[in-house]
Amino acid sequence: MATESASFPRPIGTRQRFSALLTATALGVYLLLIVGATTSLTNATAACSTWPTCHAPVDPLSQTQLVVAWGHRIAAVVVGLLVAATAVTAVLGVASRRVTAAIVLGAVLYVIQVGVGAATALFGSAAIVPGLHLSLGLVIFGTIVLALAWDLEVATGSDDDAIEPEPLEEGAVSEGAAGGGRTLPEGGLARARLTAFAYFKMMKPRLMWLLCLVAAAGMALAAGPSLDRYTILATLGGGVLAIGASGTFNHVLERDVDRKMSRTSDRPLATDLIPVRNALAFGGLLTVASLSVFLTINRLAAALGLAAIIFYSVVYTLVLKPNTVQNTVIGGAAGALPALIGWAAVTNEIGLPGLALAGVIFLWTPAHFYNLALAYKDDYARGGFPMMPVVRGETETRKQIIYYLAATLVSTVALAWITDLGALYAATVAVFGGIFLWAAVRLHFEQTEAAAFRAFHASNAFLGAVLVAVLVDALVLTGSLF
Ligand code: HEM
Ligand SMILES: CC(C)=CCC/C(C)=C/CC/C(C)=C/COP(=O)(O)OP(=O)(O)O
Repeated sequence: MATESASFPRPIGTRQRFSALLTATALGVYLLLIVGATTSLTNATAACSTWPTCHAPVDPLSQTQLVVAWGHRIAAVVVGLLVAATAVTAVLGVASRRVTAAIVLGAVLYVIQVGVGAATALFGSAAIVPGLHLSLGLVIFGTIVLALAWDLEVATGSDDDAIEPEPLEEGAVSEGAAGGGRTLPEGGLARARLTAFAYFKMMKPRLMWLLCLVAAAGMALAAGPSLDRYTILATLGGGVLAIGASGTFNHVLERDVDRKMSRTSDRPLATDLIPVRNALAFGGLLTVASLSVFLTINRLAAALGLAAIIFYSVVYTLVLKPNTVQNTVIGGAAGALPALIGWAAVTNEIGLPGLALAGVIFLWTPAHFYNLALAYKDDYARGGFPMMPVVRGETETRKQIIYYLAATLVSTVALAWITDLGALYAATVAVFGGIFLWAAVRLHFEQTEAAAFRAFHASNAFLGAVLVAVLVDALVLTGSLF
């Protein structure tokens, strides 16, 4: 894959400074989108109907709306200056041609956006095309993020970092892999403890907290403060059992290839600690238990639970993962299903807010996993998996992380728009989105395993914090501005 790096040399200090300016501009536009959405959701424009300035309304209840509206206008001025500074710097020759073109387009649209904003304030949003201001804001964010991704590619990329995945050979075990059997300790208690821990590990417990938060957020959006304790317990219980079942099937189906990868070579089935038959029985038992629990809530939740188990164990593990570079993107649907399960557990239907939450998880998944795929690139190549950094190279993978991260940020704005989330949610996505973007940009310049893990942890912290904000907003703060 060709980059423009050869034809566009730039001293390293200038590169980093321009990329930093562009990152700040992208973050600023994102922040403005969030503040803008909050302004609209809180009907703050009503308290501030002159332009460019407005004054304190007589009604003291409108004071907070005034603060929000003023916050939006001040942020618009500051971000406008950032966009202008980025455009001027790019035009002066610091950036490549397509990066400059994207930024200039963003700057021109920004000027138009100021006009649309003024019209909205003076004549009310009904007087212009509904949603125009928000849509234009999203397009501006898109142009700046594209410019950022392309600029980082030019500044930090190289052309030849893809490798051939090793062909899958039945029974081949790599050096250092622990396959070939592990002996259990003699003592009865020690043996039982090791076996129990091995079964526990097959359930992939490290993923559970975040997937449970996803389902909990789905329930909270559907029910608000009236969410009852049984629905919470049964949904999370059924969810944990479903994740355990699919994790177990995943261990069974990947046991041969797990032996070839150093990250997975000590898994209970790769080391023959647990016989395949027992693991299958355990997975089957967990599936039945999970569906039985879901059925006590409603049939739709149970059907979605079964779909998640089948999708992750069969469609992702058997079909997508070994065969297509888009395995992570399409496979993200499995992780997004708990959002719909949570929503369906409360409403017995599939609704738009549940779908919007699922959309956030779906878009977040590549930005989450591609960091690990970078860190374990050689391992995945040894396993014969066509993961993004193996097949398309590290430069392309880092660029795609920025694309999916930006799409995730946009989806969090859409979720707020659809579900009426408040200022706490807005502040959380802005802060943790900023940290996530900063980690992804640093990954471009550092290109180390530590930088990849930093971005991976930032992705988990981002989703965790956003989901907690959704929970607090929907369960505790409903109806209040915050
Ligand atoms: C195609 C989709 C996904 C892939 C390929 C993927 C891959 C991975 C891998 C390989 C690990 C390391 C596991 C380990 O070493 O034990 C991991 C960790 C993790 N994943 Fe994902 N993941 C995906 C989707 C998700 C989703 C949807 C969630 C939750 C919403 C999630 C949450 C987590 C968490 C919480 C960890 C553990 C982090 C830690 O140990 O600090 N993942 N993921
Ligand atoms: C409710 C329910 C059943 C949800 C299941 C969805 C689920 C477990 C989604 C997470 C997907 C995931 C963690 C894949 C791990 O990758 P991998 O399997 O490629 O990782 P590995 O290389 O560690 O095996």
